[in-house]
Amino acid sequence: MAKVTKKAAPKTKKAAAKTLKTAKTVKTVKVVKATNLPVPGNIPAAKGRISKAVRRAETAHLKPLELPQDGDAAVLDRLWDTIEARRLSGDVTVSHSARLIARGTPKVAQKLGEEAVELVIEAVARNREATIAESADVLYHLMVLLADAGIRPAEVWGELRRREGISGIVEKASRPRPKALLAIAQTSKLP
Ligand SMILES: N=c1c2ncn([C@@H]3O[C@H](COP(=O)(O)OP(=O)(O)OP(=O)(O)O)[C@@H](O)[C@H]3O)c2ncn1[C@@H]1O[C@H](COP(=O)(O)O)[C@@H](O)[C@H]1O
Repeated sequence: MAKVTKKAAPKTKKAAAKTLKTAKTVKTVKVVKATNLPVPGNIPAAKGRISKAVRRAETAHLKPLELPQDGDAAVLDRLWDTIEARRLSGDVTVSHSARLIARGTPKVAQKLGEEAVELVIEAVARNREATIAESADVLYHLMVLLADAGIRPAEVWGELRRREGISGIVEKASRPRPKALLAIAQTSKLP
């Protein structure tokens, strides 16, 4: 990796040209470094230069649409509180949440499934804005499902906190593997 050091201003034309050449090299190194995002240890980093098209796509992909004011997930807690209040009011004339819950748990679950499929479609199509909008739909319908199930978001956050720091691969490997069942199903994979 090239080392960048600060130098005094060049005194001659030749020295200035040399400095310019060095600056160009430094610029190239910086660009490569900026795109060389950290990857987990077991995944080899991409070799060689990353093309402009890839860099442009990556920049567009990482650019936030609009960051929320409070910048955290407290909005989900507030959303659940509102939905729960609507559920308790049962006023299906003014509340979409109350109307949806009144249609029963299978309908509530079905709506979440539909929104999830729409999210998947947009994500696969790499439609960034639509992926954000569909994510919001999924989260809203997840909160409706939780309210309908009598589950507070804090219980889900607690489960996420419990899992913090536990690698998914390690957790999966630690699960009991009923060998006979796997042999009958002719698979080595558990759902
Ligand atoms: N975030 C949302 C939200 N996202 C989506 N939706 C509504 O979800 C509905 C989805 O429309 P669809 O046609 O997919 O579903 P549908 O009307 O049930 O149609 P079918 O199942 O009959 O096909 C639309 O009416 C959307 O407006 C939402 N409705 C409410 N909220 C939030 O929930 C709060 C409470 O809303 P109400 O319960 O309506 O007071 C609001 O203040 C918002 O913060």
